[in-house]
Amino acid sequence: MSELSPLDQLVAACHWIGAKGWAPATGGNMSVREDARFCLLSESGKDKGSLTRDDFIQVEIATHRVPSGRRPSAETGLHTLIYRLFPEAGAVLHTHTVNATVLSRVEKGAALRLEGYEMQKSLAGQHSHLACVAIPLFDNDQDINALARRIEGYARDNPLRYGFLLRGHGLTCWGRDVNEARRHLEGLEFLFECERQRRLLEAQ
Ligand SMILES: CSCCC(=O)C(=O)COP(=O)(O)O
Ligand SMILES: [Zn+2]
Repeated sequence: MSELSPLDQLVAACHWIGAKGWAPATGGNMSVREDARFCLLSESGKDKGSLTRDDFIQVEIATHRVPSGRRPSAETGLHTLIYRLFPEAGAVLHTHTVNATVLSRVEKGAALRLEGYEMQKSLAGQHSHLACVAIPLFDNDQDINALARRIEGYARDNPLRYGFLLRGHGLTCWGRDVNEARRHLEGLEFLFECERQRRLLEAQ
């Protein structure tokens, strides 16, 4: 059986995300790296759960130039930031889940700290529930280029792995390839659900 191309893997990931209800009402966006210079990004405003190969638009990573003139995601600047910061990143997934949206508002600090969970080991390089995984949390901004500059500034002085949360908005995560990005998304979303339940129960 022939292996799926990275774009076909991304299309399958989008359908999986849609079926999970993690990209409601056209929310979310997804991309895959083509090479050092270009990535393929989902078209803005589409239902991300029913995308096809034709709904992905080539974007130049360094400049955001779109050779086709079509309109990629409004959050293109966050995807290209990840590809610029991390040459090893091969795919970026952005979702709007209830857990990420609510927890990112309830947590007032600069990061959501996850510790004590075996499922932290779903994240590359994590080997123990005893470690603390801090997912940085940034205030949302409708000016995506300003938001990308803020995140870039943070990444200059702080570790940035797996993903980040945008307050009241959602999660952007990535991996070496589509499979790893999917695993990080599923693992983080599981951890967010646990953390939401823990906070609810412990508050009683
Ligand atoms: C109703 S979703 C609001 C925009 C957003 O946050 C998002 O993820 C989708 O934007 P896109 O331009 O990629 O469709
Ligand atoms: Zn979004």
